[in-house]
Amino acid sequence: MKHNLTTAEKIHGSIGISAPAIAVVIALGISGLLDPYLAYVASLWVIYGLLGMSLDLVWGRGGVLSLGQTAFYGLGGYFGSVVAINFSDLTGNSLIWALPTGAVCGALSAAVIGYLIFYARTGPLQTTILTYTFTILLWTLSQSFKITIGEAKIGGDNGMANIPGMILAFGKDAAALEPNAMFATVVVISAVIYFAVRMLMSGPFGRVIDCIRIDGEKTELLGYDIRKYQLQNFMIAGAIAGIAGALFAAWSNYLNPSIFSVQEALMVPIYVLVGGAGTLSGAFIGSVLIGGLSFWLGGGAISGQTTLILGLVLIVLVVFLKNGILGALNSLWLRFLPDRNRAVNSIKPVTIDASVVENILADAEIAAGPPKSLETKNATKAFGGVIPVNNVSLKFEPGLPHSVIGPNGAGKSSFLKVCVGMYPPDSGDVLLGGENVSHSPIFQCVAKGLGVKNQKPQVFGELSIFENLWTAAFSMTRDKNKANQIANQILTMLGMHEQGNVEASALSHGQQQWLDIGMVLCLTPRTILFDEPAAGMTNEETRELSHLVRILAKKTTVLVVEHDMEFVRTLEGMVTVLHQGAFFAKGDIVKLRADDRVLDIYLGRRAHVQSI
Ligand SMILES: Nc1ncnc2c1ncn2[C@@H]1O[C@H](COP(=O)(O)OP(=O)(O)OP(=O)(O)O)[C@@H](O)[C@H]1O
Repeated sequence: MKHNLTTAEKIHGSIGISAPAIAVVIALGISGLLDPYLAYVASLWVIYGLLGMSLDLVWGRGGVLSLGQTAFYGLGGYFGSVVAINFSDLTGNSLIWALPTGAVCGALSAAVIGYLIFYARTGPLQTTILTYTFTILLWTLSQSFKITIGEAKIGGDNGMANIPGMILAFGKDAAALEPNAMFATVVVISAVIYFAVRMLMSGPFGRVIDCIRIDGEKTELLGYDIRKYQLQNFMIAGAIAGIAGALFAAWSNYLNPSIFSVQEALMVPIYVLVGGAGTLSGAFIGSVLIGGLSFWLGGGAISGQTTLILGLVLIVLVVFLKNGILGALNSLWLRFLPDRNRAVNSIKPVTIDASVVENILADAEIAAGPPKSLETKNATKAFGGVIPVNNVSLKFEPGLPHSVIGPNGAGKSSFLKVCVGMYPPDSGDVLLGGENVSHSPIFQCVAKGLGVKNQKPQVFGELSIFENLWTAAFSMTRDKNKANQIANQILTMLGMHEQGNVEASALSHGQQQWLDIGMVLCLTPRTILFDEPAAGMTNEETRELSHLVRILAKKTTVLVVEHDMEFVRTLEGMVTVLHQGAFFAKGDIVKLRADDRVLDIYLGRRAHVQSI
């Protein structure tokens, strides 16, 4: 998914994977040498690191601050222990019962909470409050919850005792691991989970989760079912928290409701912040650092001041290292690498090569079928007293570009949003290729062949230009190599082949417009909607854009919402005028220019008319 990396960048990338591997080898190497008590305590730091990493998945990567990770952790711990208490005797080994149960329990409880959060589209603050409330609810309930399940006794405030320790061996004589072996086991389990998660998050799944964090709406406009991805990510994180909970229960042989407490819940984001959000391994650094520091302070090095000093250290770390320890190290390292965004200065002007676009269109036709018409039948959308789309019936077909014009506030953008599914119509229908998509979610409309570019350029600023294009292409092909091929083709057409690794945020407004248009083309759409695509472009760029739209319109349905009359004129297509949300007139631009009624509503006075 990376585009022509330099050697220095390759080394930088490989440190990201080799450093955690070295840390694991060192941890295993010293596991037998540690003082048993330190090994016992350090096992807990690693378990907390695993819990922190689960939060980093949903927060650092997914952009959702959940205070519910300890809820999934606690539930995983309780249920994993109930199963382990009842079934460990059958096998000797306790972990094969506790860990899968903890994972399933964490994932299922995360599925319930995640469904509420993502499918009800709660905002970020509500999400944090909801997850926090869920944890507090469990804390309260668990204090008076008493039940006996087989041999397991959940005793409310008194907790649950007799939880089997970490037993790896099988058979009747299998015994719980000693602290040093327990530390090594926890390290191995956490490392396996960490590297598996890392692999997942460095592939397409992680890329989509990153895109959702940066701009959820755009990710959906690329055809990704963002709620499904968010829910899956939340469930994976819930499963990991559940495993961490089951490990914790086996570590302590005892659980009580304090596992759901506020203090526990608030420590997890601190591990992530200290280590570096979004890094996955940062949570382990945070938990080991905080755990190690409190161990050292509590051990009498600076007696009496432990909490105060720990608190101060945390404040200093969080305030001065905004991106955490790993984030700071990464920034330091990047200073020694050549600035990859410098190449932005040598981007060539876009030159549309008709034969390249025609090839792309021919490939698109093979992959995605013939172009599709777009039709609205009596479509209406109101916001209170404002009716930006009022009983509009229009049909757009391939052959010539279609433009929708009208004065400010005429409802052009709203009409486009109704067509895309961003504003589901209150009444009337939207048909794509004859199929009713009035109430289809945006991602489904895109999957059915709609490509949309909104008024403001929407690019994923933290990703490279190539990654932006690749993500769009992958949405349709679901094939990494094919996506590479399409993204490279469009990259070259945009004159950005040498700049594939430049971050999209480094591009100028006009260049971002082009990148956004390129992303739409990567979707191989059968119907294209552009909202003011020429905004922010130079005259030369606008000319190339007009050229592109005319070529596209021969083989696809293209609808352009525009303010710029000169640009509309160059498109040489059909023009529809909207006024106060309703259809007003239709024809070619020459005819409309001669229509006094249009000029009156569009320009207000005739003096202006002659100037266009
Ligand atoms: N989500 C919304 N909630 C409330 N009112 C809205 C919403 N979206 C659009 N409107 C209103 O609908 C009317 C039409 O807006 P719209 O942006 O569609 O017009 P436009 O023709 O695209 O205007 P412009 O050329 O200035 O972009 C405006 O009065 C706007 O305030």
